[in-house]
Parts: sequence; structure tokens; C-alpha cells
Amino acid sequence: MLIGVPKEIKVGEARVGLTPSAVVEYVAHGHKVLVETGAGAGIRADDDAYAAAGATIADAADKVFAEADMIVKVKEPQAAEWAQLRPGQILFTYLHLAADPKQARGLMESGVTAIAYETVTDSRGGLPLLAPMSEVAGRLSIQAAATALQKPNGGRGVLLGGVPGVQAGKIAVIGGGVVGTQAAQMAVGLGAEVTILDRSLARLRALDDLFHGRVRTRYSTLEAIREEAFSADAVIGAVLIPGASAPRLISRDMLSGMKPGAVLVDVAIDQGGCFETSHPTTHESPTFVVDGVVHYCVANMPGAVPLTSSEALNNATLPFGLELADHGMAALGRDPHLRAGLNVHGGRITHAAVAEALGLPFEAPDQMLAA
Ligand SMILES: NC(=O)C1=CN([C@@H]2O[C@H](COP(=O)(O)OP(=O)(O)OC[C@H]3O[C@@H](n4cnc5c(N)ncnc54)[C@H](O)[C@@H]3O)[C@@H](O)[C@H]2O)C=CC1
Ligand SMILES: CC(=O)C(=O)O
Ligand SMILES: [Mg+2]
Repeated sequence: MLIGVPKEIKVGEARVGLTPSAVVEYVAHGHKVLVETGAGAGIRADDDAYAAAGATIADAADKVFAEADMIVKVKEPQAAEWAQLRPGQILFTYLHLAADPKQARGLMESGVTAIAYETVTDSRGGLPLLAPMSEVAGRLSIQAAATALQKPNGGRGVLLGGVPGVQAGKIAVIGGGVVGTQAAQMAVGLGAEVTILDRSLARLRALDDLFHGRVRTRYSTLEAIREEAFSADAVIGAVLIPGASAPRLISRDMLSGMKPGAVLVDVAIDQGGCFETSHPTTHESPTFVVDGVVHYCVANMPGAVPLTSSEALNNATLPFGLELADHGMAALGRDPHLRAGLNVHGGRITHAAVAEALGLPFEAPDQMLAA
């Protein structure tokens, strides 16, 4: 199979779909890899490094899109990119369609077979291709909160760890999955006071064990969220209902009850955001203020640390990408976890939660693949 790797063009996105070491693996499996010139610039891998790994270098993205059987990317295609996708071609990347009806429409019209990293599953009920970037975003979320809390950045002027004799900052983490756990670990490491809220009692029990009493856990009711948000210096939004739009957990009305200069970091913004006042921002202009509360809502947070993120992402995507390259569409028939990643095929939405969030008809992937 010919695998295509275009340069990412989303604002502030410096990750790359395949690292040179991943290229070596595809080539060892007998595949050809076509990489757009400069695609690895963000991870300091130049064209020579990709050529040494066995790739051919294309001088422009349109050649990659025109020739490749499978496109491996990081972020959802931008408008100029989805116009170049075509029937019979596989797209393997993050999509987050629930929050992006235009993207869904573009992919449906292109006829491409789109497999979304974020809905591929594993046998333990996890999301193995979302997890590594959730680890990165969870850890970054506390760095973002610490920065936004500084006075020159519009924040309260609180140092998360405090100092001897002065109370530490208070962090509320809503959602105790991968993002929430990593956020809590960083916040604890800085010496902050941390509360994690989740709707899963099993998750709260696991977190209680993990942190040995160093974080408070709380069942996530509307009342509990309100109380924690009102006393926090920073709130991290880290909830997920896989494939679906994020639930709105902090309304605009509630902002006036928060501390002036408090910070909301909406990591769930890629699924539409879990605060009513959130809208996606970019690394170039990551924050905005509503009713005195600083909002950080970058939808591709791991793009800011592309060296760490590209390697972590490739570690997770490689086995699935090789399955697709080795077996083509048949890989989806062989592996139900990869099949769970199928979001769009033949112009139809093939993921139930995505279809429901978009208000579009759902076509079961088994039926589509059998057709
Ligand atoms: N902005 C960015 O750059 C990135 C965003 N993300 C996003 O972060 C979000 C979280 O991802 P993960 O931690 O991997 O998901 P996860 O599935 O590991 O954890 C989500 C947690 O939210 C909990 N939850 C669901 N509804 C809740 C509610 N009403 N109150 C409290 N908890 C609730 C679930 O029980 C679960 O424990 C996703 O939307 C993901 O796409 C992930 C990576 C990068
Ligand atoms: C998960 C995701 O959308 C990202 O890493 O950008
Ligand atoms: Mg997005």
C-alpha cells in the first residue's frame, strides 16, 4: 500500500502523522511511504531523515493526497484538505466529528473512508489512540492553568504550590479519566490542593487508591460541580462520553459565582467543550476572558509539544496503522476495536454516538463493510 503523510496545516500544529521510525516499520512491512517535504520540521526530522527511513519525498501536499491509498495525519483535515480526499482512500487521524458538522459533511461528500483515532477502542474499554494525547493534554493543562493564573495573563495572581506559610492554589478536575488523572498528578506535584469529580464510582475508587489520600474525590453532581467551581482557582474540564458532544457542566450564570481571575481550562473543547462559555482557541491566542474568568480552550494542546507528542502518538497508532496497511479495509472486519474507529464510509456516518450528536442517520459499519 502507498501511505501518504502530508504536513499538518492546522494553526499551531507541529506534530506529524508518522515519525521516521514509524516509516521504517511500514517499509519493513513492504509498503511505500510518501512524505510531504517539511512534514517533520516540527519534530526536527528533515526530508533527509525521512528519505533515510525509506520514504519518498513529495514536493507538495496535493501529490500526497492524489497518490496515497491511506493518509496518516494528526489533526482533522482542514477545508483545503478534505476537498482532496476521495472514495477508496483511507484517512487515519483525529476527527472529533461530534463538534464539527462542517467537517462531517466534507468527509461524507469526499467519499473517503475515515477512521478516527479517538473512537478506536481496546479490550479493557479504553481509547488507546486517544490516551497518549490525553496524557499529554492532561499534564499540559496544569501548566496552562499555572500560566493563566499569573496576573500579567489576566489571572488571579495565585501560585499553584503556594509557599511555606501561604495556602496553595485550589484545582478542581472534572472527569477523572486519562486527562483528569494526569492533570491531578501534575497539580499534586506542584503542591496544589486538588479535587477530582467523576460520575463513575469505580473511577473515583481507583483514583483514591492511586493518590493515597493526596487528592479529594467527589461524585460529580451539579451541586458538587458548583461548590468546587466556586472555591477553585482553576477548573480543568476533562470529561468524555466517547464519540458524543461533551456535556455542558458550567453555565455562564455560574461564572459570577467563581473567584475573579479564576481559570477554566476546557480540555474537552475538541468534543465541543464542557463549559457553556468555551469556544476553540489556538496556541497563537490561547485565552479569552468572560465575566472575569480566564478561559483556555486550545483544541490541539499536544501540538505545542510536538517532539513528545509525535513519538507518543506514533507508539499508539503504529500497530493499528500497520494492520490497515497490511490488510486494507479487511482490517476493519478482522478487528472490532479498529472498526469502532470507523466514523465515515461511503458518504454515511458509521459511528452511533457521532451520528446522534450530529443528528444524522447512522449506518452500522458491519452492514456498510458487507455491502
Ligand atoms: N484539547 C486537546 O488538545 C485534547 C483534548 N482531549 C479531550 O479530553 C477529553 C477527556 O479525554 P480522556 O481523559 O481521554 O477521556 P476518558 O474517557 O479517559 O475520561 C473521561 C472521564 O469523564 C468522566 N465523565 C463523563 N461525564 C462526566 C460528568 N458529567 N462529570 C464528571 N465526569 C464525567 C468519565 O466517567 C471518565 O472517567 C476528551 O474530550 C478528549 O477528546 C484529549 C487530548 C487532547
Ligand atoms: C486528541 C486531539 O485531538 C489532539 O491530540 O489534538
Ligand atoms: Mg478539532
